[in-house]
Amino acid sequence: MKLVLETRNINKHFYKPKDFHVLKDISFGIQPGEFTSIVGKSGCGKSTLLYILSTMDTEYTGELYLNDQLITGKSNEELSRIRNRHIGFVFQFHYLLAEFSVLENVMLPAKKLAEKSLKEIEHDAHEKLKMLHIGHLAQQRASRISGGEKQRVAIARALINNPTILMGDEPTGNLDSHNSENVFNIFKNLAQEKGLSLLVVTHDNDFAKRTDRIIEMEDGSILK
Ligand SMILES: Nc1ncnc2c1ncn2[C@@H]1O[C@H](COP(=O)(O)OP(=O)(O)OP(=O)(O)O)[C@@H](O)[C@H]1O
Repeated sequence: MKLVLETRNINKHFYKPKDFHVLKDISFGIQPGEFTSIVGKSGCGKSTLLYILSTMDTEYTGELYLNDQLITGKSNEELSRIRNRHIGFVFQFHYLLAEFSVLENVMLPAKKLAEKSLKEIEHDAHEKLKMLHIGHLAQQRASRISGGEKQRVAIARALINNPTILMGDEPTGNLDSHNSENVFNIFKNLAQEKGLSLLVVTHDNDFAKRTDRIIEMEDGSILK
């Protein structure tokens, strides 16, 4: 089956304050519709890896492919476009623009991509909000909604360009158990119903245990 994301022998060093081999021969593939979690002790290299997979860090050796396309070696301009087009990202903190409405926040990545008219983008944004059961919040200011709602808006924003993969760095790290459960169910549903691939770094074992696959890291390597 065609892989959505693939890494081949990714290695990374930090050279300051001294040489530190932080990622060691990382090779794995993600299939369409697969919901994967990355776990491991603090400092094992999870965030460093995710930063590379999301194309934001280009300082590594080895190869990264997205939809069979070699990403490694592309210019920053190309990477920015590929990222916006194919990768959705949800962080521990939502990073919404507080003074903008929920709807405007969700529309932003699509405006940046500029492949659709404003009217279409607005329509798509309403659809995503409805899908996440927060359609009624569209005109609210982002600063005026609860933490759980903000994270759902952040998910809607990550989905606006219909990415092939959604990546999360501790997306439930700042949420209570009820809202964490909500986010887990949204992700599970996106994988099962929409065939979206999800790759989530998490410290939450209950969350990880229920994903399709766990990638466990230790000292910069994947445990077999
Ligand atoms: N810019 C940097 N320069 C040098 N070392 C770094 C740098 N960034 C991270 N490190 C080190 O690389 C290692 C891996 O860090 P990383 O943040 O990827 O771990 P992690 O598994 O995501 O940890 P956590 O679960 O605590 O977020 C750690 O030992 C960290 O101190």
